[in-house]
Amino acid sequence: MSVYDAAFVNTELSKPTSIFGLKLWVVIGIFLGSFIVLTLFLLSLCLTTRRKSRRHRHLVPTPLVSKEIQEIVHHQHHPPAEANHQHKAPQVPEIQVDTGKLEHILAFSSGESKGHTSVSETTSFGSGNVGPEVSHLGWGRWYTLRELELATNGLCEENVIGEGGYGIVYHGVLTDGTNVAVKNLLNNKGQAEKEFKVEVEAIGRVRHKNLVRLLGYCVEGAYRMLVYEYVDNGNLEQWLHGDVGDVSPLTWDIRMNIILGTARGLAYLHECLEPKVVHRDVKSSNILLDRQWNSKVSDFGLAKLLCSERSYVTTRVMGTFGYVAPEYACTGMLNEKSDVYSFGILIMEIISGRSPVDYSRPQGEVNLVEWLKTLVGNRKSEEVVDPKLPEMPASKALKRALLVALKCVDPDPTKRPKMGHVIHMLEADDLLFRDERRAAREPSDSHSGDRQSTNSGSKLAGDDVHKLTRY
Ligand SMILES: Nc1ncnc2c1ncn2[C@@H]1O[C@H](COP(=O)(O)OP(=O)(O)OP(=O)(O)O)[C@@H](O)[C@H]1O
Repeated sequence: MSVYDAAFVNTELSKPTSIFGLKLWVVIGIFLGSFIVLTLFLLSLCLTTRRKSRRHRHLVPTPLVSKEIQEIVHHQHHPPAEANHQHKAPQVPEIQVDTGKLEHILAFSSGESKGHTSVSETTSFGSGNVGPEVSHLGWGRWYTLRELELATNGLCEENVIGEGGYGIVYHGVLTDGTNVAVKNLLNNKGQAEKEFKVEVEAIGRVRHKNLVRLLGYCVEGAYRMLVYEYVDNGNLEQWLHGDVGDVSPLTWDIRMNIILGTARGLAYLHECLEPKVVHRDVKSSNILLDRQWNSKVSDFGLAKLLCSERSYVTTRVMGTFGYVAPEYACTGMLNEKSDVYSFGILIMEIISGRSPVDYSRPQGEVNLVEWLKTLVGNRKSEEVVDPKLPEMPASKALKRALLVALKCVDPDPTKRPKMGHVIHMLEADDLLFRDERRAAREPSDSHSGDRQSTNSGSKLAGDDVHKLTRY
C-alpha cells in the first residue's frame, strides 16, 4: 500500500458515523470487542453446562447390576444332601460372578424359580476390601468373604449344619463344586489378624486321613472363618445318641474302625508333629464320619487358636463335661494324656451307646466310667454293650476294647498309654493270643466263675480289666 492509500484509509476511518457521531474506527472496535466478549461468554456457558451435566451423572445411584458386572449363572443341580438324619443341605446354585469393581452391589437370581437371593445385605463386609481376591497359601487358600457368602447362599440359615462353642457351621459349595464346611468363628475379639493367620496356617499344614482337613480361611474386618473339607455323614454323637431306630447301623466292626481311626488321628497330633498338638476336646460330636464310616477328628488346634485361656475355657470350662481328665479339671494342667483320658471315655461311649454323663439314669449309673467299672468288676462285661448293636461282639474283642478304655482313663496320667500304644493294643490280636497261650499253661483260678470264661481268651483280659477296676 502506498503512502497515499494509507492516508486515504486513515481519513475514511476518522470520518464521523451516524451512530452517536462516533468515528468509524471506534464503531468497528466496539463491534469486534463485543464479538470477542460474546464468543468468550458462549464458550464459558457451554463449558459450565457440560461440567454440570457431568456432575449430575455422578449423582445417579449405582444400578443394582452394573454393566461392568458380567454375571454368569449356572443352573447346576447338585444332588440333594443324602440322608443325614440331622441336616439336609439345601441346593446351592453355583454362581460365578465376574466383577469389575468390588464396591458394586450384586444382586442375582438363585437360578431356582422361587429363590431370589440377594447378597446385597452382606456385601458390605467385603466392600472395603481392595486386596487380592484369592491368595494362595503354602497349604491352602485364603478365601474372600464374598466367595464364602456365595458358597453358603449369603450365610443363609438353611445352610447351617450346626452350632458349637466356636461358632456357627455352614454347608457351602464353592464355585468349582467343592463341598465345604464354613465355620464362622465367634469369640474372635482380640484375635489379631496376624496371630490368627499364623495359628491357622499351623493347623492347615496338618494332614492326615483321620483329621478333618482345613482348606483355608477368611479374615475380613471382624470376620474370622475357617473353611474345612465337608464330611458328609454327620458326627458320631448323632449316630450313637440320635434317633436311628432299634438297631444301630453301627456294627461292632464299624465301631472298632471308628475307634482305631480316631486313635490314629490323635496319635498323629501327639506324636508326629512338632510342636505336638493337644486336642483338648475329644468327644463324639467332634468325630465326623464319611459314607464308609471312616472317622475324622475335627476341631483340633482350635482351643489354642481361640486363646482358650482367656475366652474359650472361661465360657466352656475346659473341654466338655464328662470327657475331661480329672487332673486337667482340678489343676488346669494339660498335656496329651488329657486327650488319652477323653479318648478312653469315647471308647466306652462307643461300646455302650451311653453318654458320658446321663442324668436320666438311676443314681450310681449317671457316670459312664463308674457304671462301666462296676459292671466289668462284677464280671458283667457283656452288659455294657449297646443294646442297639446288631450283633454281640466276640468276648475277646469286647474285653480288649474295654481293657484299652480302662487303661486310658487311669486316674494317674503317667500310667495312661500313649496314643501310639493304644493303636498297637487295638490292632494287636497277636498280643492277646500270646497272653491266652500263657494263661492256658497256668492253672485256672478265682475267675473260673466269670461268665466270659467260656472263651479261653477271656481270663487274662478279665484279670487285666479286673485289676484296672480297683480304682
Ligand atoms: N467339616 C465338617 N463337615 C461336616 N460337618 C461339620 C464339619 N465341621 C463341623 N460340622 C458339624 O457342624 C456342627 C457344629 O460343629 P462344631 O464343631 O462347631 O460344634 P460341636 O462339635 O457340636 O460342639 P463344640 O463346639 O462344643 O465342639 C456339628 O454337627 C458338626 O458335625
